[in-house]
Amino acid sequence: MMIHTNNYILNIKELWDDVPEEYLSHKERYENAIKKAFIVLKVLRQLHTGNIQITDHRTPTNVYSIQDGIFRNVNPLLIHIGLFWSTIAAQASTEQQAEWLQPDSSMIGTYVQTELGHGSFIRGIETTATYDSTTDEFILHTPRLSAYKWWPGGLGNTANACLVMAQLYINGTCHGLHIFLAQIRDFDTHKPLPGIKVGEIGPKMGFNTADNGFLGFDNHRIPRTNMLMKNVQVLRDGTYVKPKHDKLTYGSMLLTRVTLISDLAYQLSKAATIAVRYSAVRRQSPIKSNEPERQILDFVSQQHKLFITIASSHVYRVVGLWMWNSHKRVTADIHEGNMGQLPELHALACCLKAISSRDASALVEQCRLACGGHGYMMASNLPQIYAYTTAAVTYEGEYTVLLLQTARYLVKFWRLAAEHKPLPQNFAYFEDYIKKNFEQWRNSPEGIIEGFKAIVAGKTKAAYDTLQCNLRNGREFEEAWNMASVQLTNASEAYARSLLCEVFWKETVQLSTKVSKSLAIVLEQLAELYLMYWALEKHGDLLLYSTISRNDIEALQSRYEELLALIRPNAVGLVDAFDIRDEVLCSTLGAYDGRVYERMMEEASKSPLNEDVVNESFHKYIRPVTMKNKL
Ligand SMILES: CCCCCCCC/C=C\CCC/C=C/C(=O)SCCNC(=O)CCNC(=O)[C@H](O)C(C)(C)COP(=O)(O)OP(=O)(O)OC[C@H]1O[C@@H](n2cnc3c(N)ncnc32)[C@H](O)[C@@H]1OP(=O)(O)O
Ligand SMILES: Cc1cc2nc3c(=O)[nH]c(=O)nc-3n(C[C@H](O)[C@H](O)[C@H](O)COP(=O)(O)OP(=O)(O)OC[C@H]3O[C@@H](n4cnc5c(N)ncnc54)[C@H](O)[C@@H]3O)c2cc1C
Repeated sequence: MMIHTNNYILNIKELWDDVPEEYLSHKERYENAIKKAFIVLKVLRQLHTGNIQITDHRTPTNVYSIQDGIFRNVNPLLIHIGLFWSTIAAQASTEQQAEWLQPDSSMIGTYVQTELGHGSFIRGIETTATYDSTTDEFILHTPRLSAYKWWPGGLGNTANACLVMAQLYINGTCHGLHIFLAQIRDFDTHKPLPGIKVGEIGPKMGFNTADNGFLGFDNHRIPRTNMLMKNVQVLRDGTYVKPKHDKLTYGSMLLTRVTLISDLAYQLSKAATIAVRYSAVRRQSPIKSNEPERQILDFVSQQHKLFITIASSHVYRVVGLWMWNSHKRVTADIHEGNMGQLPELHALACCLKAISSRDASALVEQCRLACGGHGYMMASNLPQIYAYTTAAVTYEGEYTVLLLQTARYLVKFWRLAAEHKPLPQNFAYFEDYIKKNFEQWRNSPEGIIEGFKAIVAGKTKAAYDTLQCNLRNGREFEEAWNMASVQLTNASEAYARSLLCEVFWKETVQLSTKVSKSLAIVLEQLAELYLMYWALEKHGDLLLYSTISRNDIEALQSRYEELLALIRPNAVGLVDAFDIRDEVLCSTLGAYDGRVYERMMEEASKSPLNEDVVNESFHKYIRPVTMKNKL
């Protein structure tokens, strides 16, 4: 059947709420979301099997992104779709994939790694998988409370299977973390299997439609063949066949970190659309006292808050795609047995995931603030976008922890530079910095990119020197590292920013040659604005590490303000170009027709507190007091 998927989904009545979900209880929210999740899953399966086909060229992203409107929060099957299947596809052997990746599979799965006691430091995970060669099984066990799995999305009530990360033991030897497929609930009754203790962890700041859960195993047995065996194997006699690289097991985290960059770009474009459209509708204060009130988008300080959000959304879209392509390339190499590019990909994914999530949540909050009091309404959808976005700073590798991973990579190259050993081309600037080959400052995008590289070099040097000093003072390496960790994370952050600026600028210049002249001008303005914004934010660092002068900074400021004025006439067009439907934006402030106040009043009328003219609490609590006082 040929269908237009967007319209098809939009016309499925059960997917769209009459009562806004904020008014539902914790339990009702889940039940409402899971009903919708299985309708969406059915559509995805029909798409997969070809029973329905796409007539809309943008649909693959739309099926995913339209979910934001359907759930307003998050699809409880997100981890099933996004992590469970993709991990099997990436880490299971061909035979396992043939068995498990059936489109009509009964398995609803999740990715179970984090424990009550350990999230970031996964080597500390305590769940064990002990091989029993007499029965050809692994015994999954939770030795103590801190080893209980905690957090996985969909685990609380929905999943009947999971991929669990556990320490592998064979004949008393620990071989570290491995991934196992475990059934946890009966496929028919959905009751937890014997030896499984599973439940939901309770309300959170966001993600309240995803039933995040806990899980404990009491000597739960699974077949040996349920260990994911593409890269590593345990043979029938208990022989352990090592992987080609001991971090291949962490591949799902790497892939999700890469994917997240694009997802965050999308969240940013939603927030920008709401705040810019609202700012075009909202009038507050005249600029000159004898004039009518102006659109708040005309205030330059408002443009400063919002245009960087538009630009950042483009940055993360471009860089997300760039990383996606790198991931594809490196995965193909790994397939051929070449692990050489994996450390670089990991280092890039870590710092870019960290900075994209931090930027996105800060900018979404900035958009909310830019909408004044109305941005604080749930009906603006900005609080929900914030709650969703800020979670990404923590999950899939916590911010600081990931920056410290990238710092290991930077320090390695600084050590090479300090020892005058050959460096790869992309770190040649470390050598220039050491030799004081400083370029004369140029107030241009290219100049700013060079300036950011000088900051990376300067901050890596400072962190490295502190590390060396701590070592000379007799500290052990790990302790010396911890003492230098503030400087190390600063170096990583600078590295991420320099990559963002360089990739975005180069890709924009290239893209500009392929589009109309008028579009190219706007795209370059946005890219330049992004670079100028961050040069001004980091002008202190530029003064410390590059050859910029006070006059240069003043010139940058003028150019930045000029760019705000140049972008202003296109601001609404730029967010319209994100092409996000009203049903997905779910915002009284950001709808395409600009009927902000009418929509706010319509939404308010849905409040259960407006159902009765006089609420019964008046008779119970208020009247007895107020009437008594009257007497
Ligand atoms: C349709 C798809 C839609 C998807 C859309 C996405 C939206 C998703 C929305 C919501 C989903 C929420 C789901 C959340 C899920 C989770 O949170 S799952 C749990 C995630 N947990 C983590 O990320 C834990 C973070 N910790 C770690 O990753 C590790 O502990 C560590 C910090 C990396 C350290 O590991 P370890 O202690 O084992 O490492 P060390 O011994 O210190 O060695 C470090 C060296 O290993 C190299 N390394 C580390 N990781 C990797 C890797 N992944 N690949 C390659 N190399 C790696 C590292 O570079 C060090 O190398 P060096 O020694 O040479 O320096
Ligand atoms: C919404 C949401 C969904 C999630 N979904 C899943 C899921 O589906 N599956 C799953 O397995 N997990 C999931 N998680 C768990 C998530 O992966 C962890 O919360 C995350 O990895 C951080 O670990 P933690 O909570 O133990 O934080 P901690 O590691 O305890 O961090 C606390 C603080 O300690 C600091 N810290 C920790 N280690 C270091 C260090 N070495 N150096 C410096 N500072 C350090 C951190 O910077 C942070 O400030 C989810 C979490 C959230 C919030």
